[in-house]
Amino acid sequence: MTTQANAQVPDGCAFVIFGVTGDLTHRLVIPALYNLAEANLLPEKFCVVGITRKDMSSEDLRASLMQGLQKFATRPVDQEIADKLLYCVTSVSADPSDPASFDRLRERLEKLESSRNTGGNRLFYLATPPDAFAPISAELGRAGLLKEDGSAWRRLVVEKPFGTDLASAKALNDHLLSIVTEHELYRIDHYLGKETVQNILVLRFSNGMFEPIWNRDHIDHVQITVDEKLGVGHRGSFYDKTGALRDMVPNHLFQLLSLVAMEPPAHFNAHSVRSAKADVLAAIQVQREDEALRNSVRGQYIAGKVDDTEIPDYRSVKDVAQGSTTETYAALKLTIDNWRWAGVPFYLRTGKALGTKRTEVAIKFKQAPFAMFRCTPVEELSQNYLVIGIEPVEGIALQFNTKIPGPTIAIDGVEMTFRYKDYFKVAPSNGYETLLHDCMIGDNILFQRADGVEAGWRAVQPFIDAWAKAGAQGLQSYKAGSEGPEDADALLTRDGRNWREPG
Ligand SMILES: NC(=O)C1=CN([C@@H]2O[C@H](COP(=O)(O)OP(=O)(O)OC[C@H]3O[C@@H](n4cnc5c(N)ncnc54)[C@H](OP(=O)(O)O)[C@@H]3O)[C@@H](O)[C@H]2O)C=CC1
Ligand SMILES: O=C1O[C@H](COP(=O)(O)O)[C@@H](O)[C@H](O)[C@H]1O
Repeated sequence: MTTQANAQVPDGCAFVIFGVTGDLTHRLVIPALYNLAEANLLPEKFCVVGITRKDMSSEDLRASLMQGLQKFATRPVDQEIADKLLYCVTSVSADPSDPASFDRLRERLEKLESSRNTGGNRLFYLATPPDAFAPISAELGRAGLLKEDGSAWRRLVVEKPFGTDLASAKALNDHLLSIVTEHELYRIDHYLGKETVQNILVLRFSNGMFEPIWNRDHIDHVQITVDEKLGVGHRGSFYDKTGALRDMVPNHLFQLLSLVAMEPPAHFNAHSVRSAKADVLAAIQVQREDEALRNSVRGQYIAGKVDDTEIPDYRSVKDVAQGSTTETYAALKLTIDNWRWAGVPFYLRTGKALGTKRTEVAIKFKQAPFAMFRCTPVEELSQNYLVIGIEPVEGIALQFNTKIPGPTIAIDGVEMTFRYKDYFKVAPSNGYETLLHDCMIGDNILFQRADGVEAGWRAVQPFIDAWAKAGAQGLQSYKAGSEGPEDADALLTRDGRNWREPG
C-alpha cells in the first residue's frame, strides 16, 4: 500500500498461479491483473504461469481466462490490454502428488524466465483449496523453486482459510515457515484489499480529533456486522465443514476489529502495523467454554425469501449433512483486556441468507451525562454512533442529536454522512489489485502475520470447542430473509444495548 502519489511499477517477475483453472483465478485474480495492466502497474518483463493438474494447452487456458475476464471484469475490457496480458500466460502441468512434475516445472519456469527476461523473480500464488497449501509448498521447497538466487526474490502467497482452528493454523505456519521466511510469505485476507477497510487506518491516524476520544472513557461499545443476503449456494461441501464462525470471524471480522482497536503503530510499515494488530488480537480475552456459550449465539437458516428469491432450507443444500448443526449465523461478545478497551464490549455478528446486505463497524459513544433538556430524557436521546460503512454503503456517518427547528426545544437524531462515490471518481476495482500489487512490490503491510493469525484463532477456539460439544443444543433457527436469530438481540439487550438498525 504505497503512500506516494505515483504507485510503484513492480520488478519484472514470473507470476505462478496454482489453481489457475479455478473460480478465484477467473473471478478475481485475472480481472485484478487486468486492472493493474490497464493502470500501467504491471512490469514489462512479466509472465503468468498457470499450473493445473490437467493436461491443458496454453491456448485453451487463455481462452478460458479471457471468458472469465469478460464475465467478471469490473470495467469495460480493452481488448488490446487483455490480449497483451493473456499472451503472457503459459499453461504448465504439475501435481503435488507427482514430485517429478515439480522438477519439470522448474525447468519450464527457467526457460520462460529467460525468454521473458523476468530477472528470476518469482511469485507463487496458491489459489487452490486449502488442503493443497502444504503439499504444494512442500514440493516447491523440495524442487528448489523457492531457493533464493542472487538478488532475485521469491514470494509465496497463500489464500484463505488459513487453518481450521488454532492447532491447524499453527501447524500450517510452522510448515510454511520451514520453507520460506515470514517476509516472503503473504497470507491473503481479501478484506484488507477493500478501500473502505484500508481507510480505517487513515481515518484513525490522519485525523487528530478521533484519538482523544477513542477509548473506554468515551466509547460505550463497538459493533461489527457482516450480514450477507446470499445463502450457501453451491458451496455446501466447504461450508458445512466450516460454518460462519470459522469462515468469517478469525479472518475478516478480526481484521476490522484489529484496525479499529489497535494502538497507533510507531511507523507506517509492515512490522509496526502488523505488530500493533497482533497485540490487540492477543489482548482479546480467551473465554472459558461456559463463558463462550453465554457470550455467543449461533443460528442456521431455514427456507425463506430474500428480496424476491426463494432460499431453500440450509439443510437441503447439496453436500450439507443430514441434520447438520453447522451455524450459518454467529454473534459473539468479546472483550479486550487492555487499558484502552477495558469494560468496552465488542459485539460481532455475521450470517448468511439475511434480509439486508451490510458490512459495517459502528462505534457507539457514551450518552451525554446529564439531561439538561427536559423535553427528552437522556436515555431517549438518539444514540451517538460513528459508523464506518464497508459495503454496500461505502462511507462514514456520524449520528448526533440536533434541535428540531421551532419555538420550543425538541430534539431529534440526525446523520452527517460522507460517501466515497460523492467525492472520488475512481474506476471500480475488485479488491485484489492492491493486494497483488503489494505482493509484487514486496510490501506485507496488508497481509496477516503468523502471530496475528494465531492470536485470532486463540480467541475463537473456545467458541469452536463449546459449540462442538453443545451440538444441536442452543442452535437457533432463523428464516432466510430475516435479521437472524432472535437470541442475537438478547446478547445486547441483557447489557442494556441494541444492535444498530440498518440504514
Ligand atoms: N472463489 C472465490 O471467490 C474465493 C476463493 N478464495 C479461496 O481461494 C482458494 C481457491 O478457491 P476456488 O478457486 O474457489 O477453488 P476451486 O475449487 O475452484 O479450485 C481451484 C483449483 O485448484 C486446483 N486444485 C484443487 N485441488 C488441488 C490439489 N489437491 N492440488 C493442486 N491443485 C488443486 C484445481 O485445478 P486443477 O484441477 O486444474 O489442478 C482447481 O480448479 C480457496 O482457498 C478459497 O478459499 C478466497 C476468496 C474468494
Ligand atoms: O471469505 C469469504 O468472504 C465472503 C464475504 O466477502 P465480502 O467481500 O462479500 O463481504 C463470504 O461470502 C464467504 O463465505 C467467505 O468464504
